[in-house]
Amino acid sequence: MKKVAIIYWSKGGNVETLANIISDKLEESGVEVNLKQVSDADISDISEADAIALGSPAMDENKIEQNEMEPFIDKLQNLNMNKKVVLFGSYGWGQAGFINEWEKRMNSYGFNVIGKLAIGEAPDDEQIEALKDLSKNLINLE
Ligand SMILES: Cc1cc2nc3c(=O)[nH]c(=O)nc-3n(C[C@H](O)[C@H](O)[C@H](O)COP(=O)(O)O)c2cc1C
Repeated sequence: MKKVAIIYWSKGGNVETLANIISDKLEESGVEVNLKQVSDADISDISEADAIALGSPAMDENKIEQNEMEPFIDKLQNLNMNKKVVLFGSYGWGQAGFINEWEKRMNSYGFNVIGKLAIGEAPDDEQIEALKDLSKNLINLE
């Protein structure tokens, strides 16, 4: 069975909603999901997974969350894990730029970012479908 780790940071619940949508979609497709807040996660969650999804809001002047998500992502440097990654996030007044920066960074760490989606606050129906499509790409389902 394929295993996907979904690691996220969320305070207000918007990113958590996105994480749960991805988790539900993968589970209904028969994938083993390891869903964790980043404060409970460590590198083994990443190394044990076949593919990963990472989620953060835009915080601190349009960056990924800086106190917990940033140090976790920093630890992924130099691991050279060529795993498929989906990035997802939510922003308030900024734009989706933080996720483009995050994508460049993950690719420079050797990961293979196959999709990303940043949503203004909470998702609408169309964005929920787009997120489900991204999730399927993580495990190559039809
Ligand atoms: C302390 C704080 C800082 C924030 N900084 C930004 C920011 O720099 N740019 C932005 O677009 N949104 C910013 N936001 C808005 C959040 O990205 C947005 O509300 C997001 O949906 C929060 O995700 P969550 O509900 O999962 O915590 C900030 C929100 C908070 C509470």
